[in-house]
Amino acid sequence: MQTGTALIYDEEMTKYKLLWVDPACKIEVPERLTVSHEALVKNGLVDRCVSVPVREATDADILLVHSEEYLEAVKKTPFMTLEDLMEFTQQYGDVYFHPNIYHCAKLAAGAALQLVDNVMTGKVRNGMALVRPPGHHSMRSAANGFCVFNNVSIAAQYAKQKHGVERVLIVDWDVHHGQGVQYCFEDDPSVLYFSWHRYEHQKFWPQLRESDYDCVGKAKGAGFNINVPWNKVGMQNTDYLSVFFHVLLPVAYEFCPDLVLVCAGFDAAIGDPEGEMCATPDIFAHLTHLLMNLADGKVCAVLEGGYNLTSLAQSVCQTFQTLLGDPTPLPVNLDGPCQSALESVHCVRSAQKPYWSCLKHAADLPTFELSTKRIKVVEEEERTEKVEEEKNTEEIVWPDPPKRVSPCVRTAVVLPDGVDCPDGCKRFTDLHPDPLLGKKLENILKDSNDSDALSTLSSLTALIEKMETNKICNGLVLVRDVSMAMMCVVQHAASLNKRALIVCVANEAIPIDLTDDGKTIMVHFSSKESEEQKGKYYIPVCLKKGCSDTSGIMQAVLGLVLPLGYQYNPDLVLLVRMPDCRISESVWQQLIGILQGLAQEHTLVLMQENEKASVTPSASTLLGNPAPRLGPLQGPQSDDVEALERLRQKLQSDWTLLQTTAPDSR
Ligand SMILES: NCCCNCCCCCS
Ligand SMILES: [Zn+2]
Repeated sequence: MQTGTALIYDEEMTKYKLLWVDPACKIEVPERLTVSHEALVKNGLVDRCVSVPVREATDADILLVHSEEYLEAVKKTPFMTLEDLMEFTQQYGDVYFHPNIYHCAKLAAGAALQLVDNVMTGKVRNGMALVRPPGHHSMRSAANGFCVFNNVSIAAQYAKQKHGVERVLIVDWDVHHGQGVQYCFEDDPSVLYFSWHRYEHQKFWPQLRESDYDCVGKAKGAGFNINVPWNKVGMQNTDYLSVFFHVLLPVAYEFCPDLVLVCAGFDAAIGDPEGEMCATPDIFAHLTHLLMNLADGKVCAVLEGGYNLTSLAQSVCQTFQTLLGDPTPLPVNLDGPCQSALESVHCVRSAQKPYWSCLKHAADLPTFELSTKRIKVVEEEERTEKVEEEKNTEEIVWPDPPKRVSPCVRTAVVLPDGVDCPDGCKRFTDLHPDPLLGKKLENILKDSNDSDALSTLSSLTALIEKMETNKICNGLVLVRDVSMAMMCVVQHAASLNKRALIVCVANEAIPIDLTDDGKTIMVHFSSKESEEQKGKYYIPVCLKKGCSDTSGIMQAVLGLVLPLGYQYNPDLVLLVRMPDCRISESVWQQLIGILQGLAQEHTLVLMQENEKASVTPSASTLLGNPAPRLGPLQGPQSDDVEALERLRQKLQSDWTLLQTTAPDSR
């Protein structure tokens, strides 16, 4: 299994800067790269990465996206006088040239290509290139927004041409709309471009009508361009996650890319003068994690924006730590998305509805949107270029991101004799069994002197304690009686006063009574509608075709289990596979991989001892290897979707991150 995270950085790219006064460009400084790299060094992350050298993009590489006349024009800039450079710069917007910027722009694009080469040839699993000038605003024949060559667009074309990649997903989490990328691929169904961006109803730079949610791509590319406008500033972690759960991830899994490229701009983080958002740097640990089970883990991030040197450095470190496989930090105190974010999610989902089967049941455009569409056209004439006022975002403070320590044992296993311990795992037995355990579990144990049941259960409870004290990251346990073991875990977690999220895949009802204290939440996948109500912390997800229904499970995992799980914020995730369920191995692995974003990756997988064939694949994902791709997903069954929507309607007043539509409050 491929491992290794590439870091691509060269200090040569710090050797250009603004040589004259221009308030619009003064934030794009060389220190952006130096503080990022220094933070990686300070946190010991450089040594953990595979350092890959930059290279200059060739003319042929650059001409994959840009015109010859543009390239020829830029080629002249190294020999220009200061006056010539200023005059040359005038023809473009919000960008500056410098005698060395052409060289650096070739290195920035070449760095992205080096990253693609190393990931596609399997030298590394994933990686990030720290580059400047950024790229996502530059267009075929124009520099723009600090960008000279469109690094990520060139990388996407290069991946298709040189490595035969058929489907590329570009995730642009930068706070600006990468219009250059949109223009490059808007009629290309092999490249799915997703961007969120500060928009404020077209009042924010670059003030383009085509950045709005209804610009979905053209001709064959219709549906392969996704714009999520932020119409207010101050968006928080929960708003970003809401868009991943309810827009990006369902579509990304349906698209099933061979490669994921990230326009990794960190001006979407708190403190940035451009974005003026409130999402904290640790959010990028989660955004990165949520992409890492796509494309067999082939994720290439390329730096775009990020202008607050403190949040930029922290965000870069958070991203690298996740690429390296470190446990994600706890997603604390997530309330629901704000009204404006909810409206954007609602509008995007309805605009994309005709193109994606995972959205075919999405709500139609809210009525207020239909009426205001005309009003906005009227405002167009009134729109005036807002005067550049100094943003005093330098004073904004936020807590340091939490330490993310990898436990010395990543995956512990409790297996019956005769079942080999998978490579990389550590067999676990309880060295100090609790003599009173039989007593404590008598309500669960049918036969309290069943010694090997007792020894398995004592290993199980001891394993949970090792996870809670962060000595072990996650675990895999095979037992004879899965239901009994599950109840033992529930009882033990509650006795430790730990919150447990249980995701149980089965094919019929399971004998469990959840306490109503909210200590435990259970999501139960099955093929039968469970008649009796088992309290608000028991959530039955009914799939007509049962757990063999890949798209049904994925629809529920992405749109219900993830938002619920992130908002519940458990200390432990218990993944239970009942003997008779017919879940496919790769879906099971996706479930394990995706849910590791919760509880600092303290995931406990519980299966029946005859599931020997599933030990290695389950352990592989617990060890941090990407779950296998599921292939392009078909649409889920309509009645399953309707059942899921009824469930969402019922739960979303308690779990507001489940919302996907804005109440028609206008
Ligand atoms: N307040 C300065 C206006 C800057 N406008 C261009 C921003 C380009 C960002 C590239 S990520
Ligand atoms: Zn930006």
